[in-house]
Amino acid sequence: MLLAIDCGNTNTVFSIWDGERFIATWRTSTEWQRTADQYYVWLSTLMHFQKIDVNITEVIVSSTVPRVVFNLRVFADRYFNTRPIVVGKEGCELPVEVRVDEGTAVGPDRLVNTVAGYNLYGGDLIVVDFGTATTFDVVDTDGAYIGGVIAPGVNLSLEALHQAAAALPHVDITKPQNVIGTNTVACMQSGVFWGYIGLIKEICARIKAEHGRDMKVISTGGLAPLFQQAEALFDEFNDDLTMHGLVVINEHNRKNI
Ligand SMILES: Nc1ncnc2c1ncn2[C@@H]1O[C@H](COP(=O)(O)OP(=O)(O)O)[C@@H](O)[C@H]1O
Ligand SMILES: CC(C)(COP(=O)(O)O)[C@@H](O)C(=O)NCCC(=O)O
Ligand SMILES: [K+]
Repeated sequence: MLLAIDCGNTNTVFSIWDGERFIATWRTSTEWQRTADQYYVWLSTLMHFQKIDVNITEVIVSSTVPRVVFNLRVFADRYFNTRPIVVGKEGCELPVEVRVDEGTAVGPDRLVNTVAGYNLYGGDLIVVDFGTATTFDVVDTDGAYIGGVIAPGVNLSLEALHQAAAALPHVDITKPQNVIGTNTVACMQSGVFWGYIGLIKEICARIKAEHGRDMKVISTGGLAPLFQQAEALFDEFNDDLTMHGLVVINEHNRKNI
């Protein structure tokens, strides 16, 4: 069975794939100091609690945080006796091309999203991923990753206001009733929420114009439905997109071995 690990700058998600579906998914905060033994204590406790008694034989990792990879490699080796595939590292082939400036280290999450998007929806895509940063990944007709956009994440934007301005509180994102806020919190939520609606619309329109072909817009990440509530911005929402991409890349590489 496959353990797929998607490590973002804020959270790390572990999913077990039984060959047909994900039988369990768990999330922990990303901390590069966490050791292989700590991962195992955490994971085995949750598996035991949910009565998931499976034999993990393959591990695949995508990490936007380079420092966590070492301990995840030790974790796979020590507890599952397997060498993990690490996206973007030696020994991991992608089923799609990457056409960007030479020397560019594309975030592995973006490559995984590209593979998943192409596999599920075909070419000519914009994949919007709401994470610590909001990324727009452009997938060409043949499935190649050809670049995109990196914007500050929704929570990061709100947090930046709070950090930089003494009188601005910590605020959670929500869809405000009105654009004109009548208190500080509503003003901040309006700025980020409606500003983000504008950002998504403008960036997608400009990508489509630059690409010169019809494109589907696919969204992933917990905050996508919140924005979709206000306007039809995305053609599809898929919360498991990154995990699906990890499964596809794992199969591609295991076949090649
Ligand atoms: N459904 C949701 N509602 C509100 N906030 C969310 C939701 N899903 C994720 N977040 C927040 O969005 C931010 C990015 O989270 P995550 O997608 O885990 O990022 P990353 O992949 O970069 O680690 C975090 O601050 C997280 O708490
Ligand atoms: C843009 C990102 C920080 C997004 O990471 P996330 O929000 O998923 O934690 C990550 O994809 C990254 O570090 N990229 C490297 C630069 C690039 O993709 O061009
Ligand atoms: K992201």
